Amino acid sequence: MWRRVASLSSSISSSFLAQTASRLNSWESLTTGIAQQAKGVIAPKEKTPFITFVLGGPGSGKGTQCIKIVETFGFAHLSAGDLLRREIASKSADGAMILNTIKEGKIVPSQVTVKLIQKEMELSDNHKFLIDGFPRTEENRVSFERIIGVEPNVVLFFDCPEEEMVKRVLNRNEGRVDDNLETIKKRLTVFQALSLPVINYYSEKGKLYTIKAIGTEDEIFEQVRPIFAAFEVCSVSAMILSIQLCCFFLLHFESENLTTALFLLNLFGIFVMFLI
Ligand SMILES: Nc1ncnc2c1ncn2[C@@H]1O[C@H](COP(=O)(O)OP(=O)(O)O)[C@@H](O)[C@H]1O
Ligand SMILES: Nc1ccn([C@@H]2O[C@H](COP(=O)(O)OP(=O)(O)O)[C@@H](O)[C@H]2O)c(=O)n1
Ligand SMILES: [Mg+2]
Repeated sequence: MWRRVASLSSSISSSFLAQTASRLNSWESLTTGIAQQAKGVIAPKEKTPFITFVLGGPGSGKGTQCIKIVETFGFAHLSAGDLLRREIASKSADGAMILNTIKEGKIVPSQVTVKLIQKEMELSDNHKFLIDGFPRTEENRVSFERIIGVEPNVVLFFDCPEEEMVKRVLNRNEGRVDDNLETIKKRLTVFQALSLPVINYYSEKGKLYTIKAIGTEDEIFEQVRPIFAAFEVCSVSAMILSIQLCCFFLLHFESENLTTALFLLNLFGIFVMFLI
């Protein structure tokens, strides 16, 4: 169901109303998710998904920051690299091909990765997703939009100097087949050639939040926190405003003209959302 809701909203995204509706959806889906999580209620699939893509070079700290975002804002963390490594471990039909691709620092065919992400999204009770290490190419991006039918609400880019990324990857110590100097050099070339255009694409769309990924993990998270906090504040303010207006209209029209009152309220709500 959320797929239908999302594709409907993306098909009208060029209009003023669609932009406003998309903001409404983003805020609404972010806040209700937080409220429901606090109550321990499972979010129904009908909710519009709130999607964050987490991009950056190898070793820029994507996975590390995702853990902090999950702890603070209650997202489901889907790491494309982890899903691919799980395929290798499960010895699935694509396992050998994925292993060779990762060893070479190349990009696995988009259809394979998107299907794995899609499966995880469908299995999840959450509707707020952090998709880590994806999309890494234009082909990844287009494939996600075609198969999943949604665009991201937020795109984070962890911007880190190459020297620092190399140092971190070589110290990662997770036994990964690609954490060696030879593969990392290839991965950095792939990042420059194929991933930077995706980052530029989202920058032009006004969805990109660039984080300076140097400093301690906590210092970096202090740049990330306000991004999601702002979405929360917007939605909470809008909710309070709506309740206040509702009371005002109900009193003013003494419930006789409830339909008109609610119509006016909705119009005003949309106007306020656009201003915010
Ligand atoms: N701010 C930081 N300073 C130093 N080391 C870090 C920092 N953030 C992450 N690391 C370490 O760098 C390595 C790569 O981080 P990771 O989150 O796996 O990056 P990515 O997912 O972008 O490849 C890990 O060993 C991690 O513990
Ligand atoms: N969208 C993606 C993500 C990862 N991958 C593969 O998986 C490898 C490891 O990805 P990762 O996200 O775990 O790597 P880090 O940036 O976390 O070091 C990449 O170098 C690619 O070979 C891919 O092909 N397509
Ligand atoms: Mg990672």
